[in-house]
Amino acid sequence: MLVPHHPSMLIAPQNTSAENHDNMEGQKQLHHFDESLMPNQSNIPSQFIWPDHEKPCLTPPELHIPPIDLKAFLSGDPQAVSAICAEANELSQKQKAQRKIGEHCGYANSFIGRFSSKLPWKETLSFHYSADKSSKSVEDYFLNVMGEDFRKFGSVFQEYCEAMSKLSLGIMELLGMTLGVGRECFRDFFEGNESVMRLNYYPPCQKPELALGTGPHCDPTSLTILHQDQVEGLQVFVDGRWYSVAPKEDAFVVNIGDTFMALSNGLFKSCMHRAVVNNKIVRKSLAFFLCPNRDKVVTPPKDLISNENPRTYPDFTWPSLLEFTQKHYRSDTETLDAFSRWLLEKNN
Ligand SMILES: C=C1C[C@]23C[C@H]1CC[C@H]2[C@]1(C)CCC[C@@](C)(C(=O)O)[C@H]1[C@@H]3C(=O)O
Ligand SMILES: O=C(O)CCC(=O)C(=O)O
Ligand SMILES: [Fe+2]
Repeated sequence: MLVPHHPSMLIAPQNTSAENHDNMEGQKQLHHFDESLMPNQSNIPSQFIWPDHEKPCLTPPELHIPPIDLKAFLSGDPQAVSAICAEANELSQKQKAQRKIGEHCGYANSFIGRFSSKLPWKETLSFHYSADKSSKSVEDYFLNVMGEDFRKFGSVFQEYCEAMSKLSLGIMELLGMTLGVGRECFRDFFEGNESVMRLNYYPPCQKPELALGTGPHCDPTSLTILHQDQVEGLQVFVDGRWYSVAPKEDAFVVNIGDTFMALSNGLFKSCMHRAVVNNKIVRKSLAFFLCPNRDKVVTPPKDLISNENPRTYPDFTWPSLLEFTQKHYRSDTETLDAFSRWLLEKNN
């Protein structure tokens, strides 16, 4: 199901770059934050409380999105994959995959040590997927990092990511046809994708009206295929207001990210969204982030550039945008504009 893009989603920045910069911690050591204490606290630590203008509305209207049946592309079963998520919840196991400063893969909780305020109320596990047929990067990651006990987990996620990659390429064919640049144009661009898979785990929060599971942002990646479990939480910003995107058991939410917005020369808009939490039940989501491989230069097809629609963003590679989001700028709703300025300053 495609979340429709509306130009109005590109709205006034939530963070000025100065505020964003303040929000990024320096190269401090990671402080372990014992999330097991969290659900029992009546108040929550101040670092998790968001400013008034970003506090969530917990009862927004639902956005009715027309589901698009893409059964022919699906081969993995997200329900089985989502059920396995609960197994990986032992603290000791998490520490094996502890995410290191500056890296975007591994296990992260609360993001203490990475950001100084507006901490997301979640734990995440992120890992690479390589579409290179000779690679089983996901299986290898779990076996090498998490050990033999996670062999099954790794093979299920390897299969899931392969299905997501295949689905993504099918969607890229649809997008190429929609923009009139042909079925192969974007499909070829993402054929050898080097993507990111992320498991989001949102513990119950005693003050859900003050916190956010994931703050307002546009994904800096190209395309996101999101599977929500049956707990509401995803919200999207459309025509000046927030709407909930209700979970649908047999469907994914698919949204455009910043990199594809640049690739389409701004004709498709990356979608502003966030995830709210609740005070009763754990919420989980699986996000597959499609990314071009490191050698691809993100530059729009010539047919998408005209006097009426001149170049919107400079050429860049995904690794440079990824580094920007990991070391210099916390992804928000202005990431691509801030990145463009950063690139121009760096090159002048
Ligand atoms: C490349 C990525 C960076 C983030 C994970 C993927 C795509 C989405 C990005 C993110 C979720 C956007 C909101 C802020 C963020 C810090 C988060 O809440 O996790 C972002 C991820 C990240 O930088 O780790
Ligand atoms: O958990 C969700 O519903 C959304 C998470 C998200 O936006 C992300 O991980 O980029
Ligand atoms: Fe997102």
